[in-house]
Amino acid sequence: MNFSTPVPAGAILRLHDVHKAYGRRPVLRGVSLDVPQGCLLGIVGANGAGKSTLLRILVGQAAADSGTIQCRGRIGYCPQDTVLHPALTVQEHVRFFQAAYRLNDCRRVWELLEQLRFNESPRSRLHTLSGGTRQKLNLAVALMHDPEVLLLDEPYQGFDWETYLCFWEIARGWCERGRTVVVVSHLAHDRERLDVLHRLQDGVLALDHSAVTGSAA
Ligand SMILES: Nc1ncnc2c1ncn2[C@@H]1O[C@H](COP(=O)(O)OP(=O)(O)OP(=O)(O)O)[C@@H](O)[C@H]1O
Repeated sequence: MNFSTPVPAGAILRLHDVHKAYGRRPVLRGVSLDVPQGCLLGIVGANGAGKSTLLRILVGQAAADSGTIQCRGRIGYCPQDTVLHPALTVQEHVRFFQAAYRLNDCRRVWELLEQLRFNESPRSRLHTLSGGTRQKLNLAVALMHDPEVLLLDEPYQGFDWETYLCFWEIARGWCERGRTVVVVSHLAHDRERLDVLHRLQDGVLALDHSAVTGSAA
């Protein structure tokens, strides 16, 4: 993999001909993509199409078999499965990620939690929180270091409708600040909130031109 070559002007993230197989099962068969800075980009695809695999490769959690990935800026990654510990409190999670990111203060994470309508006490332990509430913390800690590129794998799982709408408002705000957001989604009604939509199918990523009312995945 080559992470070192400069990314072409305008693009903050570039993938070229990325391949990945698990054993003999090919999942990615030559994925190429240029993502411009400030873009809100969606990726849809059937279950098992390889969307999470692609994000895990981008963030370095899985190795591609071949291909090139170039990224200009820090990445924030919100995985599909939460990375939280049930016995720790909300506050303890914030402190843990503050140390991991070496941040001077945690203002951003508390602001983000407020925007996401997080109403629990910082002293609450994670196993006492609802699934949607845990996901709010999962998303907030993934982004508390204000990354330039945000990779979000179904980031609103379990959110109520109002929080879901808040999420998209926040995501649009990030793009207006020059952040680049890649969202893996299954929802047809997400389409109108995106700048561009790609579909991962048969191991290849292609622009999706299907109707707004059509099924996204
Ligand atoms: N660590 C692994 N080892 C072996 N096979 C894997 C591994 N991770 C994923 N796979 C397989 O790779 C394929 C793609 O999985 P992936 O999770 O990337 O799909 P996805 O598009 O994110 O699916 P979903 O929409 O259900 O979340 C699936 O067939 C899955 O079983």
